[in-house]
Amino acid sequence: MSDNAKDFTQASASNPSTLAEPSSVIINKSAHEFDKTLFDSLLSRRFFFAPSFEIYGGCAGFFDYGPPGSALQANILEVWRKHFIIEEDMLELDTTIMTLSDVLKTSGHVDKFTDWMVKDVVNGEIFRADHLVEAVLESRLKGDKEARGQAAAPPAAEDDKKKKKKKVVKSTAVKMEDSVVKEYEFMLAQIDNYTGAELGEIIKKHNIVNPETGNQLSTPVEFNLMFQSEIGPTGHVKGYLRPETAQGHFINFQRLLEFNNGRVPFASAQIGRSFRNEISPRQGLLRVREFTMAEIEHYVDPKDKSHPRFVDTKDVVLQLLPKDVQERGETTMTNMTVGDAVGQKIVDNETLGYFLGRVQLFLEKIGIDPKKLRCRQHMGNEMAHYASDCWDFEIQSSYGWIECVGCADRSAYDLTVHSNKTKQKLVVKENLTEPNVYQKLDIQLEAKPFGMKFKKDAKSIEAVIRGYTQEQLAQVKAELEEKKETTVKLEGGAEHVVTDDLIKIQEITVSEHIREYTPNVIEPSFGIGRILYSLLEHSYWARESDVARGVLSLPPVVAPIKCLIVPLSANSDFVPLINEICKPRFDSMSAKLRRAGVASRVDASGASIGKRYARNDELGTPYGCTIDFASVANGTLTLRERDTTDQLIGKIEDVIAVTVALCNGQMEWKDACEKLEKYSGTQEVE
Ligand SMILES: Nc1ncnc2c1ncn2[C@@H]1O[C@H](COP(=O)(O)OP(=O)(O)OP(=O)(O)O)[C@@H](O)[C@H]1O
Repeated sequence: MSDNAKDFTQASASNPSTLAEPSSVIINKSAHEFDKTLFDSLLSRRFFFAPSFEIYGGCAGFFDYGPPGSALQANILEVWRKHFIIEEDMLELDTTIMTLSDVLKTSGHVDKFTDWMVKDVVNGEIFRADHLVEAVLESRLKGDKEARGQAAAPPAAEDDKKKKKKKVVKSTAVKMEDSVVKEYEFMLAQIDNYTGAELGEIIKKHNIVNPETGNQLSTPVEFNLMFQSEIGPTGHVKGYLRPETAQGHFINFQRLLEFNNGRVPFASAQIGRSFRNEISPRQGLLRVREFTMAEIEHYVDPKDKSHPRFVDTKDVVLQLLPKDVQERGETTMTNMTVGDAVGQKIVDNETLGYFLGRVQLFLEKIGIDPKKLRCRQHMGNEMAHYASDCWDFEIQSSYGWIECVGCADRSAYDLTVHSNKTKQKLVVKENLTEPNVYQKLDIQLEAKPFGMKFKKDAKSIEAVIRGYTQEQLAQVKAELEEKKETTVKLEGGAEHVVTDDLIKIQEITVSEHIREYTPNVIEPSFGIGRILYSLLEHSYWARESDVARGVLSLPPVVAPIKCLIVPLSANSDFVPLINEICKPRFDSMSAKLRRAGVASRVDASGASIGKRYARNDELGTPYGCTIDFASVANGTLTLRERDTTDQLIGKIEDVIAVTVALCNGQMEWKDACEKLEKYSGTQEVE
């Protein structure tokens, strides 16, 4: 337990009156600076989450969620399901985590899902290349600022997304040339944009070494982030733990399309675990090796990326950081509506814009502070191998700006590669009202002599020829006219000469009544752990009276427990009423709350009432119902609001009704004040 945590426990145990507060206090959530040590201590003490395998010494990059963390995650996911799957009528999936290697080879992950790593050439210590370069450049800039007598920006206010991945490197006050400072700032603004070779050049040019040992570093090499496994006992079938849920959607596309009666646009959605063998996991839940993702794949006609519900999000305001701004080495953000961003072509199309708006609304709904939320466009090299435009929702926390939701236009990449590999059609068929008439080059093979000439290779050669694009066919036609033959290359490298008596390429007129096309895919991809952690930071503050009295102002919709039921004390007068209200009977108050979907918890422990409230403030419980002497005498309950500590009083049934309405978002506290009487006692002091 940290010293701060000890202070907290001792203070509250020895002096409950330190927890007393008059009701109707004016809350000042920024009375204290964010204290990361106290915050971490709260999360650990209340078991929001903890390192996995802790009693075995732990293993970096794995975390277990405790009761409040699990409930918070489940509630975030419930809001996510309602906001996206239910409201937008998406098709939900639950596909396997273990994925056949062929699938991930085809998608490009086996070859390209990599990060660059460098090694200390003496002791073998491994670093993620971009993170290390970033950390060293930042520390040198900080040293330069110190040498110039300019204070470095305080961590939480740092307007620099780069801080997120920083390995802490100590700075030394050394003044640099102005031109070098400019160059460093430029490199930092586009650190995500560098290839491995470019990172290697920066390391050499700027003499970047292992900050701890001063040893030289190797040239960057690629490290694949997937966990490999074998399926079955023979070891012949290879598999990987999926690094994203997306491929499970794509390989089921044809079934999904049929389920949707062959109509596009539509979306599939999936919540599930993903695995990435990160080079250096760090920063708690932000970079882990196993995490929950929630992904949407929205299939759309590439010729028409309008969205029927665009009007619903066009007025949503986003804080944008477009790529051209970053490529100039700047981080200035612009507030703009979705409608304007799409209208000015800053965001590529309506469907992508629509989802940016929906994601913003979702994050605000669960309690993310919109001032600490921005939408950053990917730069050229930074973009995933499949994406044609990509925006990240980044949330600011004490670690800087962290990507929490990626929104990519994956074009037709995935469906095309899976279709090419499996020879299964992953296409939409659209009946045309007017036939589409056009000219195209057509292949005619003389089947019998062709088969006799090429024997066992005939099928493979034909497959290559039939796979040619129109441009390739035009070339083959010209070759046949000029040389009377063409050479066909098979996948393994073997070459075969096909003469013009076996193949003819002719222009024909086609009249199509059905249009076949591969849809494009717009993908919002959510990392639930990163969102959950950022939300906890945004919700945390300490009471003005005592920095150690932490509160999590989680909105009721996601709070792990919505309502605390507490008897004022262990006084025996309360026992019959407690039994009536709290016993697990069908008609008890707690059962009624639970049936109304309000997770409640009874705390009849011997701790003082102030201490029990404080404990639940730390858990983010928004409301408390107290059984006191008035309850015994008049059948009333007092209702406490977590942030203000304001209390209202009313008949038990009325208080239950108000609590349910508050927790289900049908009522706000100001409306509750009109339904119930103001309570003016000082119940928090026993
Ligand atoms: N190692 C991780 N730990 C926790 N969440 C992660 C991790 N990697 C990705 N995510 C989450 O999954 C989402 C979608 O994954 P995506 O592939 O777009 O991330 P990424 O661009 O690889 O992230 P980063 O650049 O931070 O490694 C991210 O927005 C993030 O919220």
